[in-house]
Amino acid sequence: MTDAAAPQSNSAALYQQAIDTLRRLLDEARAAGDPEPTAMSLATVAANGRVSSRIVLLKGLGEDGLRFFSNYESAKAGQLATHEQAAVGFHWKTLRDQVQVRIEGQVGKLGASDSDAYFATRPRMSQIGAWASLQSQELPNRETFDARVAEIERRFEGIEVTRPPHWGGYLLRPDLFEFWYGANFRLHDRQRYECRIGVWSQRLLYP
Ligand SMILES: Cc1cc2nc3c(=O)[nH]c(=O)nc-3n(C[C@H](O)[C@H](O)[C@H](O)COP(=O)(O)O)c2cc1C
Repeated sequence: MTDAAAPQSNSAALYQQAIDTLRRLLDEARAAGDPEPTAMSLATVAANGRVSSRIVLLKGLGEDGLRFFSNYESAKAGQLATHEQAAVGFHWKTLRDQVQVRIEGQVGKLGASDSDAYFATRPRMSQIGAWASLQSQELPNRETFDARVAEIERRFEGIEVTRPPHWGGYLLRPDLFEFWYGANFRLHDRQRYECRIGVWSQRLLYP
């Protein structure tokens, strides 16, 4: 049921194992019929220490970490600009006996070319929405938003929708992974991978 352990001494191999495990679980969750396998809760911290969490979609998993996209003027963006530490959580209800993955790390903005490349793959109406939404700001009424959408549609009529400067990607560079595999009678299996002073280690935790 659990994934095989790597030699404790090999820090790079442990990190690779954690990334590979996440990638495999995402594939498995998709195959197990999860309607939104890449949905993850993202927790961020405000300047006053208040914590917020919301769902975002994982849009890329590379050797360097997890990529997601958002509005750079949103509440989460302000929090990430103040505290780059963040935590994400996945929960796949239809996978095995349920699986949870927790990841923590530092978040930074992706480069403009990475954001441009992803933006170009989005459906046109999502591109329009990225321009029209002042994400996290107060909206007086729905008509105001509809009018902004219509105005943006007119502005880009017949031409490609370019990426708004206030919209782009983030990269979460993990320093902690925890894989939680559900088991009968709450005798779950928890595997933690953690990077301390640049060295990855792996241990089990009581459930
Ligand atoms: C399934 C799902 C997927 C979402 N994906 C994203 C996403 O990829 N990026 C994003 O900015 N918001 C996404 N949202 C909306 C966020 O949950 C949130 O409402 C929005 O980003 C504003 O958050 P903030 O005010 O804390 O910045 C998603 C919501 C749901 C329910």
